[in-house]
Amino acid sequence: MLDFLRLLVRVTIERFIPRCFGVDGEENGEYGGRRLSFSWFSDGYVVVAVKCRPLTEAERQRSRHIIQVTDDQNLVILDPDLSKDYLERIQNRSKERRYSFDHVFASGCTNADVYRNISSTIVGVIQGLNATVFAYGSTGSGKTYTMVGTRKDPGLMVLSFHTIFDLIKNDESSDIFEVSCSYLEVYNEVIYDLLEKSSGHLELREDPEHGIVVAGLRRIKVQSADKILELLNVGNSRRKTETTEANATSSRSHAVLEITVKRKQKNQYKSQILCGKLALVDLAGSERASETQSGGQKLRDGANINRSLLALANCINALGKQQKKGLAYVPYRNSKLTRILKDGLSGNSQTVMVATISPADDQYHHTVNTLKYADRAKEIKTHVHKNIGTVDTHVADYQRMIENLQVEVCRLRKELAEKESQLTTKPAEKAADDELSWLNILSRETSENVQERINLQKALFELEETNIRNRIELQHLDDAIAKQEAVEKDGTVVQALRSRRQVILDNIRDNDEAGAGYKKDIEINEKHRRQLQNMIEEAISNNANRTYLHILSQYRLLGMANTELQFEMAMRDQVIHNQREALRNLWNMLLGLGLDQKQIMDLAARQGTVIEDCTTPYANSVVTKPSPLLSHHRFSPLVAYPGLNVQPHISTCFFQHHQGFSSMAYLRGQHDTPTVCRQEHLSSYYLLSPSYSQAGLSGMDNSWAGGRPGARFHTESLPQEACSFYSAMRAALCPCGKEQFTPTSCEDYGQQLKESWAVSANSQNSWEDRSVAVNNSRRLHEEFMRHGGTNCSGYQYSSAETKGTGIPESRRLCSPYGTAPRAFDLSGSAFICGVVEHDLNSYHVYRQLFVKMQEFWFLMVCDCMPKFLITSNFNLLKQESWAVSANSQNSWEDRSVAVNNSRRLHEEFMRHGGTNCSGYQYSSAETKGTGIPESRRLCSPYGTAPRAFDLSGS
Ligand SMILES: Nc1ncnc2c1ncn2[C@@H]1O[C@H](COP(=O)(O)OP(=O)(O)OP(=O)(O)O)[C@@H](O)[C@H]1O
Repeated sequence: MLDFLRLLVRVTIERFIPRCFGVDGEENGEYGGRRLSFSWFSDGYVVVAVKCRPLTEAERQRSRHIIQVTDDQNLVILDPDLSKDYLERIQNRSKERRYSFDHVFASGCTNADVYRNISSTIVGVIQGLNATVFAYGSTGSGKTYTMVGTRKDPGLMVLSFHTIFDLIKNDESSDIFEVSCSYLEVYNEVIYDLLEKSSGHLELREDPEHGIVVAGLRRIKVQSADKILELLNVGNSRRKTETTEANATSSRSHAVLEITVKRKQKNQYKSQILCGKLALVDLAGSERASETQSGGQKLRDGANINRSLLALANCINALGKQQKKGLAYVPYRNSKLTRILKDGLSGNSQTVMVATISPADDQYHHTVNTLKYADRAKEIKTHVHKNIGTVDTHVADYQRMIENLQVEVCRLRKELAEKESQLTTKPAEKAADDELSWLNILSRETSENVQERINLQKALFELEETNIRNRIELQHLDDAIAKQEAVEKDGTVVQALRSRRQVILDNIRDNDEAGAGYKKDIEINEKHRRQLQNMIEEAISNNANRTYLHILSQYRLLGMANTELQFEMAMRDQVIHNQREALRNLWNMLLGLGLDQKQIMDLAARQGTVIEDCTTPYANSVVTKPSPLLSHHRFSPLVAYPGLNVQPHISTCFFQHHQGFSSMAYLRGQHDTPTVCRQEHLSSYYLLSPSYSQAGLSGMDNSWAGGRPGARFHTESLPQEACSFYSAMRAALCPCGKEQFTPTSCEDYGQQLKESWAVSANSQNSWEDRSVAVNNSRRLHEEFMRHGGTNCSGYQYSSAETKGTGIPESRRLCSPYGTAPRAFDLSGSAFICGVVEHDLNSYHVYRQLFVKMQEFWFLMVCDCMPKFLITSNFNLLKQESWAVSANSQNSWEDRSVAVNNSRRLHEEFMRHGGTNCSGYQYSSAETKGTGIPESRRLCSPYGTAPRAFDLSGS
């Protein structure tokens, strides 16, 4: 029995002392080395309050109020679309959402109402506790109003420091208080001191004593609330604000007012200092560039604001996930804001998040976004400690250690006495009971230990996987940079690629660091497990009921082992799933290269390699879902883009790939909450894939030049096919339907596409209808080819004669090429049209994703990159259609006789909506007055009044 008690003392000391004194416990990592100690612990959740502002005067004219606060903890956001009928509503197609929070405040509530409910958090500051209050919401939702307020309705900042000074004034102890305050802003990822007239850039430092500090930040001692108010006003006048479409005085920076309260108190050993900190944060609003209608500097601000907010959102996500699923990497380092807020988000702080929302129906998406994050923030746990410093903290620590040990020794002595008395009364039974309960303690400990290790391994696994993908992207980026450097003049894309590369490098470094930390934790965990196992064995060997206890302990240990095995199985499943994905992508790649399944199998057989049937991975990919235990939505790094050059059944794979990518992003946004920023690079990886570049496209060019045009690049069916795939995919991806995005730019592209197609069609007509050779036809042909347009596939002269070329009549273009006129296959431009159409569809998907991802402020990735993609291919189209135009023009301009069906030509031309008619001139000389530059003049013989067409439309 005494052995048992000795063990108990040992376990208690090992477990208890580190927790109290930061010797080797979980607090050590966070606060190790700091001369602060904690004698008061409390684990709590972030308190989330939602505040709805009233409709503004302007909104009242145009918007509907769609927020219903049902009680002080619940609200409903109504579907902004009034046109939905009853059936749609009951079929759950309504966008109405319900949410619950710690506190909900309707439009009629004042800042004082909000403050009344959260003031308990502030009270702790004078007792040495940290507190953070931050307002989070979209632009114009009322963050500044809530934090700063007005004279009539003072905000939370003002109310808080009044409380602090009132509490100090009414304190009855003999303690001495010292209050100081600092006020900073983070603008464009740079920190400025708002209490300095012309503050330079300030840097963040990891201080071993105080954690993250802003070096050089001014901290002013204050004696009254009025003084802080004065400083607040001065600081606010220096804060960067702008007039945007969304808000007349929009804050462009994140502002952090920090009030520190030091309380010197005396106790029997030493002079003790409690140090409480209150951080009051007014964030800048998240916004869409399109909404603020801002450009230049404002746009850059927006991007940086969004970057910080994205980082904040990612931290909230990761922290929420940490609560639900165990450990997860929290990317605090991704922005200055999150590093500053680190303690407030998950560390030593009682935290209140005030989510501000607008009630206007046109703000529905922003409101749902804000509420979604607020909802996630409810899951975040904080660990609050009293911050106690002393004049000589080392001595104080030891004193406190002795005090606590004395208390502990007393308690154990008491327990020992109790146990001894129990032993004397019922020796045999009691011993067995005690041993049993001791074993229970140990097995519970072991179980916790196993769970901890599973979490650590899981986190490590996630990090390693992410870094594999990061490294692959890095490689792709390096390739892309090298390629782009060779062709780009102004270097903007290279610059963008380089900064992306830096982000990836940072991510890799962060992940490696975090991974090393996890590995260390795993070692510690393993050591602890061995200790526990020894204790169990010792306990068993010391007991008379040895066999029974042995079996019992074995049974429990086997239970643990089982859990571990299950986890390992899940890991393996995951790896197998990933490999199958990779295999499937390899198949796609091979098939995309033009080899068919049989050829590949034969090739493999000749090499003596057995490879899995390409149909198997598809089938398996359905079966081998990622394990629910590791419910990540994984994405294999091996991606092929067979593009348009695929057999119909292969395109399934192709689109599956897109779906894989998209659904991942979508699912992540909707259901799962992994660390989003860790994987955001996938989209740029997609865009930068070499097989999707211009070179990739010319590769495809070759394949259709090789005798099978039409079959693969049917002008209309291909885009339609692509469209139908995509629309099906879109439908699957976005339950909210089409109305969620406004693809103005897509429509523009669509219009241009049609236009250039019109030119092609007309060129073709004109050439086809011609019956005389034109002198400069050689130049025409050379020009045509130089523009990389199309292939020549025959030497036929008239439409009838080109029949044998295999080019469908609708796409045949006969040019009078010296004595041997050729038929040009215009499907080249059709092909490019197809590519653009296809890219338009990609763009639609990206827009969809953009809407989804904007919930995560993926502005940079989703707004810029798809445009880059479209633009590059669109340039190709422009070039091609321009080539056609240039040629058309030459041929027409050089003509000297009217062609019979010129009326049809013009009508066709106009029917295709192509271009404007701007004159009634016949020859090139006569069109001079039309204002159309000669290089773009096209004179068509239109009856007796020929016209000049401006081809610049295309
Ligand atoms: N509770 C409220 N009562 C009355 N008016 C309010 C309230 N909340 C906000 N407003 C008004 O709404 C407008 C926008 O508020 P505010 O500037 O606080 O938004 P914000 O979220 O800080 O915006 P940004 O992110 O652009 O800085 C202001 O005109 C403000 O006066």
